[in-house]
Amino acid sequence: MDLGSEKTSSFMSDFLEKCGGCAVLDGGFATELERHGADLNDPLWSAKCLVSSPHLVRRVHLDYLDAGANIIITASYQATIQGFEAKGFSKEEAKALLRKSVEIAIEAREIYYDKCTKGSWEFVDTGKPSRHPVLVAASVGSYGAYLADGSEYSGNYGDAVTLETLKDFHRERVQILANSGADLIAFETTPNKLEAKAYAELLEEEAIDIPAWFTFASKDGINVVSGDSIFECSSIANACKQVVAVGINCTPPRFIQGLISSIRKVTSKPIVIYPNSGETYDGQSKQWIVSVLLYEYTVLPSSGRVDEEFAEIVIEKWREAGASLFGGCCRTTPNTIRAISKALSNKSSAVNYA
Ligand SMILES: C[S+](C)CC[C@H](N)C(=O)O
Ligand SMILES: N[C@@H](CCS)C(=O)O
Ligand SMILES: [Zn+2]
Repeated sequence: MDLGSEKTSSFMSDFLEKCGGCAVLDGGFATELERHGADLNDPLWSAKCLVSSPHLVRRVHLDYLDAGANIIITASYQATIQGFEAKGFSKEEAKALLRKSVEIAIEAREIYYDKCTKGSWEFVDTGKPSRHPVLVAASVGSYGAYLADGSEYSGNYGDAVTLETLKDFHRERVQILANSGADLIAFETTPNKLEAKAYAELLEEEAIDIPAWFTFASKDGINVVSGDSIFECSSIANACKQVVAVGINCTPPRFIQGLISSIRKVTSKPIVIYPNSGETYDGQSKQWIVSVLLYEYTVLPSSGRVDEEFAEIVIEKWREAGASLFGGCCRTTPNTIRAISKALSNKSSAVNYA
């Protein structure tokens, strides 16, 4: 497929139109595998399940599709050739595992479509704007994710890690995922502008012909986690012709509104938002910690804040601020996604019948 710049620029707007204006992403993937009993205390984190429990990977994709997701993100966040080789896999096996992450997501989409066709799903015959279309986004986690110590939340790689180091690190993985059948590449939890630049240059140098989005993580609502400016990071994404959406993921919900406003200042591309639950990750113990002070801002079921209430409040604000793709990251669940999907449906029927 030759992805001319015109086609790239309309890819996401065409998709959003098919979805009725806004799209629903899935929620936390690795943390959902954990909720189902997977032990991710491993340098491969969620990618371990591509080897040990592919059926669970498919099950979590299906749960998010059932919850209303229009975009599912593959289990390749921490799947790298280097990481698999370190575990004793051959290079060919490592590449096959990367492809497998996309194959499982595509398989889940087929099962879901099949179920929709056979079942009595309301949206099949209503003639209303359908939320039916589903894209498979191939996840690319940062170099910091591969380090497996939570470095994607610091973005401090040290002076020895240069632009070339990062491009070389990601090059083959990106090529494989781009040719795997995925609809787009999700460069996620990007911690600094060096890595954003590496992604942009790689997409260009390798003439990657599927679209991509860049999402950044922040821990103060002002800058990305490394301290680099969100304006500079979003500008790098904005200038890259393959990038069809720019946004934020794995960041506490309380920071999202301000970050959307900042991103909107430097791009007119669609803004994609998928916050985590508001808890903080401890990379050493691989545990999530909730600060008592921030308790009321989380979406944890134990906070007493139901997902529906959260979704109704935030989706309205985040839409007003300019975002159009919404989902969840670590420790959000299919219930969060169901609530987001419902909140968006309520909004679009309110507009349709106004
Ligand atoms: C987004 S973080 C929770 C991913 C896990 C991290 N790279 C680790 O391996 O500990
Ligand atoms: N897509 C990844 C992002 C981790 S920050 C996941 O949900 O596990
Ligand atoms: Zn996350």
